[in-house]
Amino acid sequence: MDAKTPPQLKYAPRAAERPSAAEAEAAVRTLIAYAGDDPDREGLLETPARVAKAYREFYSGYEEDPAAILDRVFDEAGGYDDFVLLRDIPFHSHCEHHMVPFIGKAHIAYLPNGGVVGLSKLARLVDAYARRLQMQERLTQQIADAIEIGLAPHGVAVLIEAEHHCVSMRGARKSGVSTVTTSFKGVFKTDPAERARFLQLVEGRR
Ligand SMILES: Nc1nc2c(ncn2[C@@H]2O[C@H](COP(=O)(O)OP(=O)(O)OP(=O)(O)O)[C@@H](O)[C@H]2O)c(=O)[nH]1
Ligand SMILES: [Zn+2]
Repeated sequence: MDAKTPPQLKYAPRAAERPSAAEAEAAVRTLIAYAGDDPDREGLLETPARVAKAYREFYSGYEEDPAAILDRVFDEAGGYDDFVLLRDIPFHSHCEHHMVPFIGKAHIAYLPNGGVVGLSKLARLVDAYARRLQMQERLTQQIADAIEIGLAPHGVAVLIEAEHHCVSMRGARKSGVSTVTTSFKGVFKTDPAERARFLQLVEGRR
């Protein structure tokens, strides 16, 4: 990656080359045995192939180009001059430390600078970054950066709340802990009233 590479792509490394499905399945067999079960028993015979296939779905974000998701901007928004907020965008990700799910919701607002983007594209953007090995902080930052670069809006606000299964199922074993991360850019960073209005709209309905 050189200095000209857009920041959102710097945040999106891909493996130079992937192992084959057969190699991935062999690795899953090893993990089944490591868990203490017999990969040759009938109920588990097809599991390595299923897991390898599921991996392509869990980690499909590596196939996505966030810049391409936001490249269609609608210029005709009828003079709309307030922020656009998508609340409660559900996502499933995997923590890069344990490869265990963290599951939650993203709330995204941006103040358009002329053009607006199709609403579904913001939800797709969340998945493009969530369906990778992630940290919640980085996921939050990447979404905000991609919107800032892709739409050049007057401001961006991203709030993510999630439960990390590596904290609930193992390790500390604390269920129901919600981790909240935020990224504010432009007016949401400089204007406390705009930030407060965003937070009120996100929080006020719980
Ligand atoms: N900051 C941050 N930490 C995370 C995230 N997902 C998982 N973690 C934490 O990453 C840390 C990894 O800590 P280590 O001490 O290297 O690993 P560990 O021995 O498995 O840690 P424990 O989970 O405390 O048992 C743990 O504290 C996890 O809770 C995330 O998205 N952001
Ligand atoms: Zn973890």
